[in-house]
Amino acid sequence: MTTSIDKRTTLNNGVQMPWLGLGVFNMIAENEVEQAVTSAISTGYRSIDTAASYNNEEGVGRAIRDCGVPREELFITTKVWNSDHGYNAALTAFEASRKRLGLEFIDLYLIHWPVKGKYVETWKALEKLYHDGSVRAIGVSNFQPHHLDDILAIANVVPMVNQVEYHPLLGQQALRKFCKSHRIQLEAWSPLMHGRLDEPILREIAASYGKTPAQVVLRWDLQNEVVTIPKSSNPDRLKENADIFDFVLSDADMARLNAMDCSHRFGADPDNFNF
Ligand SMILES: NC(=O)C1=CN([C@@H]2O[C@H](COP(=O)(O)OP(=O)(O)OC[C@H]3O[C@@H](n4cnc5c(N)ncnc54)[C@H](OP(=O)(O)O)[C@@H]3O)[C@@H](O)[C@H]2O)C=CC1
Ligand SMILES: O=C(O)C(=O)[C@@H](O)[C@H](O)C(=O)CO
Repeated sequence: MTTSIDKRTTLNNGVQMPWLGLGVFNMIAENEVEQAVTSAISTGYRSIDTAASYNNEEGVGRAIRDCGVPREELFITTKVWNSDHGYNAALTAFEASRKRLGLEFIDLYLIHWPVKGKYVETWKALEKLYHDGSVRAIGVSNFQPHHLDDILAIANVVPMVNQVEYHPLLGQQALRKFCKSHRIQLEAWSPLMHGRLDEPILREIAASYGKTPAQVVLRWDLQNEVVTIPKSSNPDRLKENADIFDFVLSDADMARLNAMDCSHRFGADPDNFNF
């Protein structure tokens, strides 16, 4: 059964991915991830974004096995970490993630960061997983256009998704245009700027719709055709973050939000990271 918040985008291979998902980075307290995923799914979320490096794939797996929603309705993303690049290492890392999650297949498998000199070979491993049917879609994360060019030069499969830092202070105009031209779906990480939502413009726009700043930012993602995966361990905020399908930001408000872009990153720069 689909839920009213389970609106989906169609990826370049025809797979449908929810526009809204739950991010589970930093959910490492005992039972935290199980409780958040259970609460999210009962609220209507169908997409969960984890990663090998989040050290919580087992908890995600337990929650989705116990949630009572058929597996085929759920969309589970995980990622190959930086120390597991390379063809064989990535295949081994995938099997470890699949085992920890306790799943037969993963919906979306991403290269977490473009580790210099390694990501092209790793992409070949993801293509094998895709051709084998172990994953329904493959993609990348934190890739700039020049990293994507390297992949596209050798790819048999064009990445379906690029998950990057994206919020009103980091509008990623050039990358959005690039991804759109290659039919690569952009996905926003840290969409809520880690909860730093106390901006006068956000408060003002939110008040005019009877919504919260978080809801305005997440709605802005959707209207810019960017998949979004806010993190919350709080059941009330999980509901709040999902309540974004019943209003539409005007063109003028979209323009005001777009104009907040000042290329500000809260996270690491994909061209200069060291982990
Ligand atoms: N591919 C990559 O390299 C990266 C991917 N990610 C993915 O993106 C997801 C989201 O990004 P993340 O960095 O976690 O940060 P977010 O931008 O989603 O912000 C999460 C923070 O905002 C708070 N919050 C949630 N909802 C609200 C609300 N309605 N009002 C006020 N505060 C709120 C949360 O607190 P509380 O839990 O208490 O509600 C938490 O402190 C991650 O969980 C992960 O899945 C993140 C970083 C990098
Ligand atoms: O959350 C993620 O997905 C990330 O890649 C980063 O937060 C990264 O793991 C990090 O913070 C390393 O210090």
